[in-house]
Amino acid sequence: MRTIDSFDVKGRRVLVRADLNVPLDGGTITDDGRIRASLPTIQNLVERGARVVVCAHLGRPKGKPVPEFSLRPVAGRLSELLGQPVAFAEDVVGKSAQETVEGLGDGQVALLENLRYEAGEDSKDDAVRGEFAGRLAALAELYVGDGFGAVHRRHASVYDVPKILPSAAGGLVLAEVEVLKRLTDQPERPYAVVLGGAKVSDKLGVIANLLGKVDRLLVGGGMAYTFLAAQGHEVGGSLLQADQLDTVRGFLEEADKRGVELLLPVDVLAAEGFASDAAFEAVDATSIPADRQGLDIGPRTRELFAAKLADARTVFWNGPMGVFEFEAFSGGTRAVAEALIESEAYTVVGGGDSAAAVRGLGLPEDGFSHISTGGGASLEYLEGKTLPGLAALEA
Ligand SMILES: Nc1ncnc2c1ncn2[C@@H]1O[C@H](COP(=O)(O)OP(=O)(O)O)[C@@H](O)[C@H]1O
Ligand SMILES: O=C(OP(=O)(O)O)[C@H](O)COP(=O)(O)O
Repeated sequence: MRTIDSFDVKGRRVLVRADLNVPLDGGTITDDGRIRASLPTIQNLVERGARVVVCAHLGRPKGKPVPEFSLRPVAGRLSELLGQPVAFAEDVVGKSAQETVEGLGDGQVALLENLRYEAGEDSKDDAVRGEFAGRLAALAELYVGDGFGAVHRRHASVYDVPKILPSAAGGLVLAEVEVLKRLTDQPERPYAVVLGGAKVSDKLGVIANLLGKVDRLLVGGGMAYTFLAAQGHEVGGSLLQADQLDTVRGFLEEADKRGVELLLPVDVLAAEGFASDAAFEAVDATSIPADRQGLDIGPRTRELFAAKLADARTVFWNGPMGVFEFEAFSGGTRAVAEALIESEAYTVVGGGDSAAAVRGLGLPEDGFSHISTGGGASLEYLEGKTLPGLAALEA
């Protein structure tokens, strides 16, 4: 992949696709890890006199402006971290964006509003996406792909714009790929992958291919309940992908055939509601009351998972084991994190919320071999898939 050093950027408008999808509580950024990870590329371009136009998504506003998903708070934090103003455009490719970009001097930085306010960004229709990509590309002369967490998305800003403008990979993307290569090129075994989180439909898709690569697959978090339901158990109001039960049964059979240890929770914290102060109790995973929902793995599962990670030589973990944002349901995530910190394996944790959880729980970041900014992106890379945002930079 071409690097940004191969561009003469002085005085030129450079569009940087970053992943600034940070967790927010109201308008407050609760973890700025992805903003910090994006700094080196932006700083490099600033120092070399580029006019830097940063674009990114936040959440999933589905093609229209939704105020709670505005990138404005991110512009403020980016400005603090860079130590210079960041001009914020109120729209993505409209009048405000055009004026903001035109107003940039050499070494100055702008951030466009949330790309996903525009339906063209993630449209499945190539023509619709292409039209939007053309308008985005028109704001700049060069493109830098540095949003590693979004490189698995065939979106306009990730996949189509680099076909229009001269393009390069940013330092974050290059560094992330370097680490993940170590996991795909002959990982030391036993190789374990831990999956959790809430993006169940997205991440169930990676399991079929991972079963051919790993020795152990530990499933917790919101992912686990579709498996438990597939085995015929009641999961109450827990997160469930009801249309995937047959697929998941197929995974269970496939794991068995291949000799992959697929581990599910044996107990869960079953809560009366989705709230930080909801009453809860630890119950067997096979007997979740119909009026309860599983918000964390239980104590016996924590021990089981820790034991299965203790002698692994390579571990990739994506997705919290529970709703770690609520203290009462953060214990499972903490237990897995601590097991990885104690282990001597090559350990990679990936994903916006997983990385935020590690930091938010006060755990040492240097206890892991690598903390990746991408969850879904890393998983799809580990599957061996061609990622649209990387392929576009290679072309
Ligand atoms: N049992 C559960 N029920 C509902 N949500 C859950 C559960 N376990 C984890 N989560 C949620 O999953 C979210 C993170 O999922 P995801 O976005 O897939 O992870 P990442 O950003 O690390 O890739 C967190 O907000 C967490 O609260
Ligand atoms: O948060 C992200 O992915 P992750 O939760 O898998 O780490 C990325 O910003 C991609 O977001 P998306 O899953 O809404 O496309």
